[in-house]
Amino acid sequence: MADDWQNAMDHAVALARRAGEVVREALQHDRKVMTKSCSVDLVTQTDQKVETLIIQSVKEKFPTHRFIGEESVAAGEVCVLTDSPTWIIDPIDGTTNFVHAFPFVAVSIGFSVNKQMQFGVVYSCLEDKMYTARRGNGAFCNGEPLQVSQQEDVKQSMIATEFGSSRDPEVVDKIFSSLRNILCIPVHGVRGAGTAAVNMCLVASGCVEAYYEMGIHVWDVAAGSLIVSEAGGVLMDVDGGELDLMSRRIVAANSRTVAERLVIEIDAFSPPRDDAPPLKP
Ligand SMILES: O=P(O)(O)O[C@H]1[C@H](O)[C@@H](O)[C@H](O)[C@@H](O)[C@@H]1O
Ligand SMILES: [Mg+2]
Ligand SMILES: [Mg+2]
Repeated sequence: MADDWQNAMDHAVALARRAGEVVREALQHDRKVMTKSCSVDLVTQTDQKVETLIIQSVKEKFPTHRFIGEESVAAGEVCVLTDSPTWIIDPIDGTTNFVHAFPFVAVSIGFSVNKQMQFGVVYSCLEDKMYTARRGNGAFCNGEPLQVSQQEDVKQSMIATEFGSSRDPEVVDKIFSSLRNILCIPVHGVRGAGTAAVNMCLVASGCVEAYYEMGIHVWDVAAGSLIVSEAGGVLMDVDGGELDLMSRRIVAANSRTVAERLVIEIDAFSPPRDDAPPLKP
């Protein structure tokens, strides 16, 4: 079975590269912007085109595999992680960046078996950085091994986070109170690339000590979670418990020490789970 997963990973890398070409080409033209859950939750035809391209190609090669894809879920597909081999796809992570030509846009492809990530591929396509990780085999960027930062003093740390796409004032208050608490530890700085997947690759690369966010989805972080852990990092829930990929909350850090220190300062909230049954009309 191990070779099957390697074949699948090689295919994921090739597809991410092809998807990146589509994204770069689309940036040369006007981008028609549509919205999903609210006026700042953006989607474009390129998000949909890239997801279709990836899913169709995987279906031809691995007909028994299952999918969780951001735009398929938006179109009504269920979002349930089973034990079956499952491709977890964010065709464009950083759609708002893409719309504004802000230069961090990623294609994220994770692959899970028995609810455990087997490989993760994040292609930061405007930087031409291909991040990859296979369970037990380390994490790489363009073939070079990745290692998280060794800095365990949070006061000497840089932290990544995002504001997300909720504009519910209660949610925004929690995001700002967490940010305030963390800034005032004090940490060296707080940054955000505008894509969860790239933020996680920055943790894996040792450029920031940690990334946390509430409100993300499984497709934002599935691939990145393996890239972080294979680079020597740790993952946990924002309450310090075990990471649950469907919970829409994550802390990814270089060390347990930094992660646990951040958790004390995070004003946690629980968005509806990715696998929650749809609300009845
Ligand atoms: O661009 P997306 O695939 O929609 O992912 C975004 C997410 O929507 C947003 O809420 C997060 O703050 C970003 O970090 C994601 O990458
Ligand atoms: Mg995303
Ligand atoms: Mg997306």
